[in-house]
Amino acid sequence: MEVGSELTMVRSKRVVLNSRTCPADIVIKGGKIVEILTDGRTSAQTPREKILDVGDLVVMAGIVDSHVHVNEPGRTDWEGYWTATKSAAAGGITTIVDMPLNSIPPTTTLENFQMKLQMARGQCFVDTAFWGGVIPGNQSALLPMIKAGVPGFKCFLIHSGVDEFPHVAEVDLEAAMAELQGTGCVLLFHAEKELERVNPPIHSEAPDPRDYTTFLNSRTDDMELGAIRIVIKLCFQYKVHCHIVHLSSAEAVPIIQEARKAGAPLTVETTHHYLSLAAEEIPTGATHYKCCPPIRGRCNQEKLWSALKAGIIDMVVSDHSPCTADLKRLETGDFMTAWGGISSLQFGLPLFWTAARQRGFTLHDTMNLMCKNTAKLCGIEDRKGSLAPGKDADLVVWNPDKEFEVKESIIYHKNKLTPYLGRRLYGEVFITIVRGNIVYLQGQFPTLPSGEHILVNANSAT
Ligand SMILES: NC(=O)NC(NC(N)=O)C(=O)[O-]
Ligand SMILES: [Zn+2]
Ligand SMILES: [Zn+2]
Repeated sequence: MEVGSELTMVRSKRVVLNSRTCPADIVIKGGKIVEILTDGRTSAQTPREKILDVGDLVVMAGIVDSHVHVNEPGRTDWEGYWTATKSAAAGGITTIVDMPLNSIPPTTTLENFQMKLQMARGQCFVDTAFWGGVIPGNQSALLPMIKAGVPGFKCFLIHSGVDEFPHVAEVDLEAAMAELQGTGCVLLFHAEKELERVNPPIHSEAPDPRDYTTFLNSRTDDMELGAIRIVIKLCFQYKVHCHIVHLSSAEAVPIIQEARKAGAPLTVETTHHYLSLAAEEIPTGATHYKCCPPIRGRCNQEKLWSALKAGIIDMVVSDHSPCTADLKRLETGDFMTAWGGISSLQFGLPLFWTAARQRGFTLHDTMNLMCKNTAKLCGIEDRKGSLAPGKDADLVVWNPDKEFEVKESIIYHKNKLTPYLGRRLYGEVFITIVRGNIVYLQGQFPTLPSGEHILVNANSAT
């Protein structure tokens, strides 16, 4: 079977289905799954030359990473579609959803969105969808962007890190949420807010900016809690689906749980960084670990895992937020002025699995947390996120028991500076298939990017 042509069947002894993991033949036609044959049933009419038999490698729905900052146009040297989607393909990620910021211009108007689409077309190795952005005063741009195909919007309750994407106050959110009512769209929140410090800590001398705790103490749990209380209030008030991105503080879990029990249309994600890294292990000056909200302590991390296990946290994403190496200020190690954002898109699946497998999570849980629930968040669950007839033939073929080392030579995203360099992870990805085509095969990229990977709304790809 020559690589790069559309497959007609993928066979494995370990296919992760909705209810079990078992031997199965996944029959593919026109980029869609047409049937999944289990219990020894076989399909006679499948042309033999395009059958991919992967033995006992695991076949799972392709990962849907709904939190990826591709900074093109405008900051393509931070990350662009070519390198971001190439690293996604190498990581078993078959769909990314691009955040509306750090590109210039940000995705805050219809024309800016259309410019983004133009830049992305022909550069994407995997399917790519796009979030719009809510900033002060752009409420009239929201419905036109929904019509043009964004599944929802992102906003910040604190400075976003880039001036061209200002954060919102409650009055701006009231205007935006009034526009979103009844659209079925989701509003994503970077939920941290500046708090009036009643008695600011008086330091005999300024704390050392190279010391990670200096940064950690500047982004406290109550900054997340304060922001999340606002999200919950507005969520009940407007009955718009609200989604808390990259939850770091486990102190917020009880109020999130209580709001959901009371019927708030509220979902929440955490990221691989908060599940795999802990404040205690971050060396002085190691600013490549800086992200906002910050990576907190081990005890907090264990509480996030418990919330994940309990289904209070719905999904796990990368929040891939790279920049050029100089902005990480490694030469000074100053956490307070370094860029906040971690580069890690390609390694989400092994990062999660390496820690999850020790905590009793199954392959099935992994599919729910990294594929199914993220697909649902961005309104593409009818096409992606699990294996079933009628869905896109988006598959990742991987070995959960194979350990490998994160080496610079295998990193495809622009900024190779990641806290995970040198780390040994379980869960090597071997093959990634998007709509029946092999886009990654053990270090090779057999099919070049194409325009049809642009997903501008749930039921079409241009
Ligand atoms: N402008 C950003 O990329 N910000 C991101 N930065 C992080 N997470 O440190 C984010 O998701 O807030
Ligand atoms: Zn954020
Ligand atoms: Zn982000």
